Amino acid sequence: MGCGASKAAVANDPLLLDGKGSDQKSGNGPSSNVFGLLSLTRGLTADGAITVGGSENSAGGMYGFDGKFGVAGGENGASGTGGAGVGKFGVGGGGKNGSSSIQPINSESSVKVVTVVRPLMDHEKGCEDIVKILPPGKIELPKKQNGSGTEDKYPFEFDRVVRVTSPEVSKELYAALVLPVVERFCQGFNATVLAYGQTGSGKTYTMGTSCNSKDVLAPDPTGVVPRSLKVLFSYIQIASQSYDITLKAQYVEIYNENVLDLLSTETSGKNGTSKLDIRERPDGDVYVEGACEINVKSREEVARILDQGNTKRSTAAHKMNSESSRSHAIVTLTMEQRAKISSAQKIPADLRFLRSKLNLVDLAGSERVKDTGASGDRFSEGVSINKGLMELGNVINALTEGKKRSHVPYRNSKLTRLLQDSLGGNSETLFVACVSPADKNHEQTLNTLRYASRARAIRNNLRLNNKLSPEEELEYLRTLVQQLQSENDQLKTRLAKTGL
Ligand SMILES: Nc1ncnc2c1ncn2[C@@H]1O[C@H](COP(=O)(O)OP(=O)(O)OP(=O)(O)O)[C@@H](O)[C@H]1O
Repeated sequence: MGCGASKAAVANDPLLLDGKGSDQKSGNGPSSNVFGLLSLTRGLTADGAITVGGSENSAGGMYGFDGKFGVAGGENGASGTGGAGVGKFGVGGGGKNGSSSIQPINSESSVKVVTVVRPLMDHEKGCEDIVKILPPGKIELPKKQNGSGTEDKYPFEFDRVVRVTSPEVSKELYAALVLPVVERFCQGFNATVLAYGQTGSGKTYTMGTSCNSKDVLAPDPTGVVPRSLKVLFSYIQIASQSYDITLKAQYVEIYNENVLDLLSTETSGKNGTSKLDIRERPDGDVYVEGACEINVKSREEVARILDQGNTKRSTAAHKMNSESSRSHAIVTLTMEQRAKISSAQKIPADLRFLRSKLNLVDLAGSERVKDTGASGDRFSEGVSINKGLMELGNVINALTEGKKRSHVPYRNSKLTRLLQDSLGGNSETLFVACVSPADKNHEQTLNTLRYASRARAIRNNLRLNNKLSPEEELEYLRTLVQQLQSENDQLKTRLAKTGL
């Protein structure tokens, strides 16, 4: 199969940051502390507002490259993800008094959920905005006039609820919730951001999946994918001082229960894509067999790949969205970080090799097929979309019913199989529930909030992916020994010259 690989260009993204938040106290400035770099991209003020660009106390990070290590803590460090109103903090810990012990994390992590409420759109003119947001993280929907429930409202609580009324708000949302997920990815953990919601509720807008190169490369991009890429390449630029890093991108869609490669240059199949199978590696990692994985070295390269994939993605107009995604789209970035021989001695053995995967998922919208006015192909697409989402719901139910059900039906659909790690597996996962505020969408909004509420009860088992295969380990150690021998020889020669 041909892949649309393009020539590598050297990463040259300006850093996002102004350096204001560097850890001056410990002497670990941004250039010496890669995770500190990530921490600098945000700081929360006491009232919960977010300032992008760093905060006084946000430095730290998992470890620095000057040989001093600090993990999960520090003066104001926190290893958790961003909540509102907790004051300024850094992520990844470390900082002023970093400890000397490294504890790779194998921990339980709950799925985080943010609800994004978009504005009323033109086609909702005359509708009432029925969504009530109560900070922090609470949202209420009224009971429908003719509803049969006994409550007069339906209350929900999430990690955060945001009305995305401007690009500024979406940037804040990104800084508070998406950035911690990207940080996890950089630290060697699997991570997922997944957008769910009714058709036309703003999933593609929030994810930025359909953005073109220009949007991705904008100095201040909006959307989860473009912003993640910006931070990621800033991280890579710094971390490359100590690690050899390879980043690969893959872009697939699940359309009518078929997995299609949006980066394939094949010309057969639907839109020039052939059907692929999902397989599982012995370590439990689920992957798409034969999908193009393209080495990328800059945001420009990823932008080109997204452009290429988006021209193939299945979209179509229907009554509720003029450009509706008819498939689930999954952008997957896989990163391998190997400590450079020159830095290996300064980096704990557990962190010399890191392999991680970031899934950015824009699901097709749940829909009541009659509301979309669909017929023919559009109708069967709608049926298939709803079936995939129903299976996703079944997986979520099974995972949150605890011990009552031991079988989780991941294999009932391609979507759930591919998201096996993200839900109940080895991944830091952010579930983005997108909703419309319009009264006419009451039932769908309620369904989305119920779905999201159940997803929030899922517990994932996060573990650092730092294991080399025995062959890789041997190869690495061989190179290390060679390097040390050569350094030793050089020192001996120098000593001999000085006559000591
Ligand atoms: N926060 C927002 N601010 C302004 N416009 C928005 C916002 N969110 C969504 N929109 C607009 O609403 C429309 C529908 O959004 P979008 O295509 O992202 O929905 P979707 O959930 O991906 O739909 P589908 O499931 O049908 O693909 C688009 O025109 C989009 O530009």
